[in-house]
Formats: sequence, structure tokens, C-alpha cells
Amino acid sequence: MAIPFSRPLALSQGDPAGIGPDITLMAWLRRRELGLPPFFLIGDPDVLALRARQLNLAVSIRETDEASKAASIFADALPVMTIPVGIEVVAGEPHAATAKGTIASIEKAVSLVIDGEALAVVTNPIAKAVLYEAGFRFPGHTEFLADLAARAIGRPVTPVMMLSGPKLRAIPVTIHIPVRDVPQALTGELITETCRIAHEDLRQRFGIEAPRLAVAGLNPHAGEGGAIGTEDEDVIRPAIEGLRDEGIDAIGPLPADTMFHDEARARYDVAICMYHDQALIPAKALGFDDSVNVTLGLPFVRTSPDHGTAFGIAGKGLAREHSLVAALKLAAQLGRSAESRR
Ligand SMILES: NC(=O)C1=CN([C@@H]2O[C@H](COP(=O)(O)OP(=O)(O)OC[C@H]3O[C@@H](n4cnc5c(N)ncnc54)[C@H](O)[C@@H]3O)[C@@H](O)[C@H]2O)C=CC1
Ligand SMILES: NCC(=O)COP(=O)(O)O
Repeated sequence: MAIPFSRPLALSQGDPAGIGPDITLMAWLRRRELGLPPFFLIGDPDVLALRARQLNLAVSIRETDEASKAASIFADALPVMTIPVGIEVVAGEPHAATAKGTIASIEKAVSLVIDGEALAVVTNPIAKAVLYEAGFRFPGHTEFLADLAARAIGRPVTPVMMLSGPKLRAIPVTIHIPVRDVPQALTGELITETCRIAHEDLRQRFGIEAPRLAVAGLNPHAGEGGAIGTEDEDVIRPAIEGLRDEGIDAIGPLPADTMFHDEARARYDVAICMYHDQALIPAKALGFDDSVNVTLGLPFVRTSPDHGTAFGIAGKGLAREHSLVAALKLAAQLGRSAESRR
């Protein structure tokens, strides 16, 4: 099989006790059938080998310390750039001692992409609580990647989380914060900046010439004219008006309960939502297996499956690799399109 990609994708290991190893092995096994772009895992080959045995999967694993060799290895073996986990990992039993390796794997993936050795970053799921226990100070990948990017390019980066699936693209303006903090965090500036980044990345990266943004309200019925909460009229509407003045096709604030049915979704390219669950519930309900989490606003491409570590099914042969496969394909597509614009 000829694989028409030169630079491989850098795939971080995620939590080694979760389903990251399972879905990585399964995706690699389906590489020919699905025409997958070459990728290499940054993680512990012993964890992978043990999981392959547990799952009865015939996968040869080959260590490499050079991304440039991964593309040629990929046809015959799963390339692994080694970062040892440091303890014996039991599938389904997370341990804070693995956090250091999990974080190092993400950092390595980013540095390889920034150095031009890998095409894009794809991340396997991490368990936030496990990393917090070990002192990790970022809410999730999204914020960590923005920090790594900012340090690399020397200016602040606003990351925008987008769940992208065949039926819906949805962006939460506020991301990993408690619901009680949402109204205060939701400023006109944040809404405006998020929409500008969404508009620009949908144009540049996704090739949508004039993206249509549908902006959700925060309160029931988008505040019912101010009777059920004031943020919709006081904060969200002025931000939308400002965006429209800039020439961005944004509508709203729309009542969130009626903007996700089939007919409503046909009217926009992306739903701009006010908080995490307002975006991620419809995204996962409409496409759990084929939606991808993509971070906009970064100076490199990063995608991820839409799901988490699923500890309850790790090592049991129940995990589906579909969302990771979609994440690998989208990363290659976006990475290639970024290359062609250079
Ligand atoms: N990108 C990331 O790193 C993400 C990480 N997480 C983390 O994952 C951990 C667990 O989160 P949960 O809310 O339980 O969500 P989860 O996505 O891990 O699991 C939710 C349900 O979906 C099932 N499931 C998930 N992925 C599946 C797959 N590929 N195939 C078959 N079934 C699958 C699980 O078995 C479970 O029943 C949390 O610590 C969270 O922080 C959650 C979402 C994304
Ligand atoms: N619920 C989505 C999620 O937690 C993924 O976040 P991130 O780790 O990609 O920032």
C-alpha cells in the first residue's frame, strides 16, 4: 500500500490505564483498510505490548527515536517513540505515578510538530483528575497546548475547543470551568475573540469561504427579552452585533434548546455555545463515534477523539477506535492543508 504522506502524525499516549492503548492498536491494525495516514505513538512500548496480548491483537511494535523513520516503519509495525511509564500499568486502574510520562508525551508531540518533524498532534485521552493529583495545573489538553504554543511563539494564544462531526460543529466559549463561574467568565471580549478564531480557522483550515456562526444564548429561551436572565441581551447580543459589523456572519443569541435539531443545523456551519456541556452534549449525542475534538487558534494542528479514558472498558476489547480514526484523518487533512498554504 502506498501511503501518500511524508511526515507522520505524533500521537500522545494519554492515560496508559485508559483505552488509549486499545484504540491505538486497533487503529493501526486497520491502517490499510482505512487508508490511514502514518502515525507514531509517543509512550511506553511495554504498555502497548501487554495490552495487545490482553486484547489478543497481533501488532508488531517497533521503537524509533526519529519521527522521520516512523512513516516507513508504519506499514509493517506500530512505531513507538519511547517514554517509559515508570510503573506496571493495569488496564482500568489509573495511577498518579504515570502522570509525568503522560505529560512528557504531550510535550514531545508538540515539540516535534513545532520543529517540523511531525505533521500534527493527535492526543489520546487523559484523565484530568489523575494529572491534577500529580500537580498538573492546566484544566485539560486545550489549555496546556495553548501554553506550550505560547511559549514556543512568544505571545499569548487563545485556544478554542471545537467538536467537529459530520452532523455538527460546536464550540464552547468557556471550557473547563465550574458552571457557577460561567456567567462571570462570559465576557463580550471572550465571545468576540472565540468567534473571530472560529471564523478564521473555518475559512483557512476547513475551507469554508464564509462561515455561518450560530451563537447560543446562555439562559432558557435566550433570556426571554431579559426576563429570564440578562447576559443574553447585555453581553452576548452586543458581541454578535460587533462581529456582524466586522463582516462575520454571526446570528443569535439563539435559544439553545431549539438550535440543534436537523432543520436548525442546516442554517449554520458552527454552533458557538456558552459553556462546555451546551456544546458537548449535542456533539456527542449526534456523533459520539465520529466526532473529533480539534483545537483552533493554535499555531499547529491538534485533534483528539471526542471521548475520555473509559477506564471501565480498558483492556476488555469493548473500546471502539472510530473517533480516534476520525481524529487521525482530520489531523492529516488539516496538516496537509496548512502545508499547502505555506
Ligand atoms: N480528550 C480527553 O483527554 C478527554 C478526557 N476525558 C477524561 O476521561 C475521563 C473519563 O470521562 P467520562 O466522562 O467517563 O467519559 P468517557 O468518554 O471516558 O466515557 C463515557 C462512556 O462512554 C464509553 N466510551 C468512551 N469511549 C468509548 C469508546 N471509544 N468505545 C466504546 N465506548 C466508549 C465509556 O465506556 C463510558 O461508558 C475523565 O477523567 C475525563 O477528564 C474526557 C473527555 C475527553
Ligand atoms: N470534554 C472534553 C474534554 O475534556 C477534552 O478536553 P481536552 O483535554 O482536549 O482539553
